[in-house]
Amino acid sequence: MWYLRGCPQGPLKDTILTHSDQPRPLQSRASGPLTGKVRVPGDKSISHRALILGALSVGETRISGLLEGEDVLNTAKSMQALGARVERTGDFAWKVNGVGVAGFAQPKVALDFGNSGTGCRLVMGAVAGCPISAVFDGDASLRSRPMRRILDPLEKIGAKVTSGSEGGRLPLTLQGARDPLPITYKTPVASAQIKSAVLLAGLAAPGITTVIETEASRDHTELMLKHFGADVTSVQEGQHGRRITLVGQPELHGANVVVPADPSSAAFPIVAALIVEGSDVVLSDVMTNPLRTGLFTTLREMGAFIEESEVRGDAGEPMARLRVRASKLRGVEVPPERAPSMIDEYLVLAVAASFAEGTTIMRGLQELRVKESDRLEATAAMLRVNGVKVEISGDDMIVEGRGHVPGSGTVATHMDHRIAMSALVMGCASDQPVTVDDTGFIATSFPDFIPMMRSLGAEFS
Ligand SMILES: O=C(O)C1=C[C@@H](OP(=O)(O)O)[C@@H](O)[C@H](O)C1
Ligand SMILES: C=C(OP(=O)(O)O)C(=O)O
Repeated sequence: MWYLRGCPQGPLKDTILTHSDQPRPLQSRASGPLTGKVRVPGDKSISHRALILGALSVGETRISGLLEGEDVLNTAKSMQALGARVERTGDFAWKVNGVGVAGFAQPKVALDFGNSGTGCRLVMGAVAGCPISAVFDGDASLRSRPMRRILDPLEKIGAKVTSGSEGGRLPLTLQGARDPLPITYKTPVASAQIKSAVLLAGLAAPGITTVIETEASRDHTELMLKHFGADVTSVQEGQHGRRITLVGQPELHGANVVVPADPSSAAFPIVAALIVEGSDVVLSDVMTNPLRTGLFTTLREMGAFIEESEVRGDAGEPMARLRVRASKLRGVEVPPERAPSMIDEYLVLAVAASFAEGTTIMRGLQELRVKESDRLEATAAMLRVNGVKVEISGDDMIVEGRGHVPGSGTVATHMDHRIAMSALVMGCASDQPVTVDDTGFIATSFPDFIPMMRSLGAEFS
């Protein structure tokens, strides 16, 4: 496993990531109230996209507030391997000098995305429109995740998988299209990664590339493409869906990107503040794009005090200051159509549901099975081992909240950062401490999670 050892300034070097195979267990125990003001790291989805679009642009892109987590650093390294110049200019400040649409060079090394589905799948899209071939690889978790969902539309555009493992899994070699075709593609599942891969490949195709989704997924790629100068339109399709069209072969121009704080990371201190008695926590600059805020909607329905102020926006992405106070929560039913707007947050929602009074039913969670781990099973196991009654019925998860959690369990993280952080949040308020077998993967998305939670008063040992 790779973990961060601090990012030096200057051109990106291989030494940024250091190898360690030692699991790092940690125990979390009930503390006094959590209080204070924090800014969680930059949004992971926007950070990946800023690097990729910067690399596909002509001229210079300046990014501030980039998430310096392993997933994003692997994307930065891949952009460098594909010919862009990527440089760290200060804390969370990065500069990219791009090669232009379809301008990627043949990489001399395999592109290793570590634990990151987003980095791998979006870069596959970007490579699919270039006449080069690249080897894509990742860690054991990423090697187990489905890639056919990305390769199918990319093959329609003209890319070829020239070698790969069974079922289109990593490692694989992707040969980009010499003459990429514009396609119309209906995504088989609500997935911003599939949509984004098609749009990034479509940049190189002459004519109009269209993506139709029956349930809207996060729209950061569309918003950022516009910010870099592409002609993208998005209209409603059916009750919950969207039809996105992109005019191919634009000249993208380097742009400035301010990365707001990641709502998926904010979810952890937010739930911790809600369940630890007497807590009062403020989070600044949290991105509040409505396609990402299903958790906040759900927690408010459960009775959570989450107050928004200082609402503002940058490049189409809204953000706000959130004040969260400890709240008495009650069980609710979460409808399946809300899933895309909170797909990474169900794990920590299940923790909140365990501390609520009454039953919480979360419906339509099939996509959780193909994340860093099988998150349906891993979440249920995390709750069970800590004395919470939970049931999986088809694609639904049903949690029996009893207002408190016994704790004392050891949680298996399965190479999944969000399992590790959710379990540590659970231990912040459980009757007995909760142990996590390996916290190392937290560095993929929230490298400072442990010190930041400690700064609010959480007790980890
Ligand atoms: O596009 C993105 O940045 C992401 C999309 C989601 O995945 P899917 O597209 O597979 O739903 C999400 O789970 C992931 O953490 C980030
Ligand atoms: C699913 C996630 O990321 P990715 O798909 O990029 O690995 C996540 O961060 O929860």
